[in-house]
Amino acid sequence: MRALTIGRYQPFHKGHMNVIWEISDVVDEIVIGIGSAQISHELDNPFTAGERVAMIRRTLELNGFKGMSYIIPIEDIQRNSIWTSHLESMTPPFDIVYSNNPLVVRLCKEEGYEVRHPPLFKRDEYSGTEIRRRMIEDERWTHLVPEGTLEVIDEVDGVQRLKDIVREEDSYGRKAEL
Ligand SMILES: Nc1ncnc2c1ncn2[C@@H]1O[C@H](COP(=O)(O)OP(=O)(O)OP(=O)(O)O)[C@@H](O)[C@H]1O
Ligand SMILES: NC(=O)c1ccc[n+]([C@@H]2O[C@H](COP(=O)(O)O)[C@@H](O)[C@H]2O)c1
Repeated sequence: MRALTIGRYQPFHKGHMNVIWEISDVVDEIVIGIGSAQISHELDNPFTAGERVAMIRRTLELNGFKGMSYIIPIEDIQRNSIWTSHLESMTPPFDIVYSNNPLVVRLCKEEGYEVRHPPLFKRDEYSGTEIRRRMIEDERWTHLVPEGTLEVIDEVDGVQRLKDIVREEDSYGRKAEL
């Protein structure tokens, strides 16, 4: 059986990692969709699709992931009604979907997929929004992401990028909402 899970992974954190390990215990193969692949260099979406692929690939390798995985960037499209077909056109066929995103759940169910809800781990800390906030505010965050993610963020100077985005937004008079 092959499962699909999708997230923006901005960045990939330990909550995401736990989910992938749990899913791989019950399915043969896992497709990891990287959502909003076209977006980067924004406050809520600082990392490119390629950087997010690298975070996940490296994390799986460094942690000795034994399962079969496909990491596939998925761009957004303007029409929700055909998004599932768009997703299918980019991925190997999958049997079930793991997501807690209400729109993903609805659209996949409407196409007849079984949707399972992965458990949330330490959601107060394992959260992309919280990790980005801590990066910007110079609070501790490195313990919230796996080593592979940390390496990629360091390589691309991700924290500085995020701080620059905040500063640039401020200088244009827009409010940087965290
Ligand atoms: N702490 C967590 N434990 C388990 N799964 C999580 C956790 N946080 C997010 N997820 C799962 O990841 C998917 C969403 O990915 P996403 O990259 O949006 O994570 P996020 O932490 O919610 O990020 P953001 O705060 O940027 O929206 C959802 O299906 C959600 O169930
Ligand atoms: N019409 C669309 O393009 C469409 C519909 C549903 C979900 N998505 C994407 O799926 C991803 C879901 O991940 P999150 O749970 O991290 O939001 C997001 O990137 C979201 O943009 C896109």
